[in-house]
Amino acid sequence: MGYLSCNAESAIATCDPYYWDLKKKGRNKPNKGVKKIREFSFAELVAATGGFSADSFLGKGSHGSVYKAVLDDGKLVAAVKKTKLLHPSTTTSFQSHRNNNNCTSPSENEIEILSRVHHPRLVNLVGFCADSNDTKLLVVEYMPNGSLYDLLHSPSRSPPGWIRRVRFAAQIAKAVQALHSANPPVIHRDIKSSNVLIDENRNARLGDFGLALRGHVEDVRIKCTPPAGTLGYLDPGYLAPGDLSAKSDVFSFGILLLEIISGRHAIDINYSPPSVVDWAVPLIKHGEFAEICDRRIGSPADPSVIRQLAVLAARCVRSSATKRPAMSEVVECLKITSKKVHAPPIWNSLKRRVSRAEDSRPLMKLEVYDRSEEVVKVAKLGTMRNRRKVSSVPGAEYGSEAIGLSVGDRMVRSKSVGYFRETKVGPDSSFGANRCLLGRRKPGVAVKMPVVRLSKSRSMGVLHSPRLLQCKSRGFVFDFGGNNNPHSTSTELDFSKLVISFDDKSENETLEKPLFSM
Ligand SMILES: Nc1ncnc2c1ncn2[C@@H]1O[C@H](COP(=O)(O)OP(=O)(O)OP(=O)(O)O)[C@@H](O)[C@H]1O
Repeated sequence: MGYLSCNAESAIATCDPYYWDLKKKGRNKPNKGVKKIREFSFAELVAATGGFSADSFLGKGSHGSVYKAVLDDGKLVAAVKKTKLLHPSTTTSFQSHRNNNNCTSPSENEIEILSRVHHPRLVNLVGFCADSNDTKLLVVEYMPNGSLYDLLHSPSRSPPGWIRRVRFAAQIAKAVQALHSANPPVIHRDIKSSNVLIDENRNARLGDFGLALRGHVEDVRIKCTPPAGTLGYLDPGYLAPGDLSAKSDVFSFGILLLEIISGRHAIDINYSPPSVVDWAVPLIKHGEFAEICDRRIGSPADPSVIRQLAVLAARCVRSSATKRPAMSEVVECLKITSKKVHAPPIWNSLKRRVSRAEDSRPLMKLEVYDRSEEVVKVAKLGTMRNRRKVSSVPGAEYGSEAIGLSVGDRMVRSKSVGYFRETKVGPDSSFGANRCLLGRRKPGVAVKMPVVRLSKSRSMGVLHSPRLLQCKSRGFVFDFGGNNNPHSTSTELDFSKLVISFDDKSENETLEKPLFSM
């Protein structure tokens, strides 16, 4: 790589032949997915980081420091990685061979790799600075929500729930798959939780390509690059350059998956054995899946979720590289797990959430609104302290405090919310838009009871209700997105359109995808 001594255009040409080809052909707009790599001046980056001030300091890694940079009059926020340049004269033989025979520093390597691959699950390259003397400045996308390592291990944060954990695992798997399926493939070699950063939409992105290698395993430069990685995540079979394959990344991903499941570090002397593999794999082999779950959150509601995750992780960390799955298979497995974790028995999920939020308080209230948005019914649904299912709570608890049910008003407790039917009675009950609000009761709300019946469903598939059913609690929004026909008395609402979002930002488990596919 010789881009440091070149002008911007030739730098891009060196870094990204595809982009250069497009330029030569006179196409101004490169294809979608090919991002133009910008060249920044040193002065520009000094100004954008307040002179690499302490205020803009984001963190320090083994290769240098990272700063937040505000560029383009505030339109672009990026992260600048500042690395001391390793001059060939001062480079040790290990360093000169660290990534490949031509690159002398991890940031050069990172530019070389990232200028060729772009993916929404990667921390992508924005640009670089070529005119600094002894430092290399790399400009990458800014990730405002820290790293997965922080999320999993910081005692001051509430640990992520299973939905988020599975989503992160699936996103990282996709990122690694994208690297492995590039042509030529990219092997990351440093997959670990501190290299997974969380973007503004709370999605996981894989970053830090300082050790990555691009090429086919039989390429000379890969064959001549000494093994590298992070202790605890490093494939034990990767002892010599010739041992490297994409399956080394699969091993590191397996360690990361075990870390995500258990919330413990890859190597932790507080456990016996300290290695997460030696600790978890025997438990997985004996089917003791609950034992490896992060104790702070317990097992997932659906036991098949932890079974699938654990078995997948155990397969990824097999000592024989050839027996490990390819990343494409890992992605497929995690897709299936994602669907399962998104569709737990709905009350179980609800119970866990509300019990966390409300703990020993009276749990929730059901409010039904009429077309004029007036509350026409408020029903208290009992407490979660005893962790009983809604179905098992005696009916008396509904009205004991919050409402007085009049004769003719019926509120039949359901064993699940899979089926929700409203029966229309009297002129007041032709609702235009009904909502169920699960939350704390507003004082002084006048309640008038329509007939609402919750009855047990055989499946979670269909919800009978008026046009729109939206359940809110402190922490929940259920939106079934039904039609809004005021003349319809019974509308089938599709659970495939059900979106549950949790207002609690610390948990932030907004389900972006439909819960159930029908
Ligand atoms: N794109 C980014 N956006 C926001 N913060 C970042 C970004 N890249 C890195 N950081 C922060 O800077 C810190 C240092 O990152 P860096 O990638 O240099 O090292 P690391 O991955 O923590 O360690 P190592 O270099 O040993 O792998 C990290 O803790 C991370 O929180």
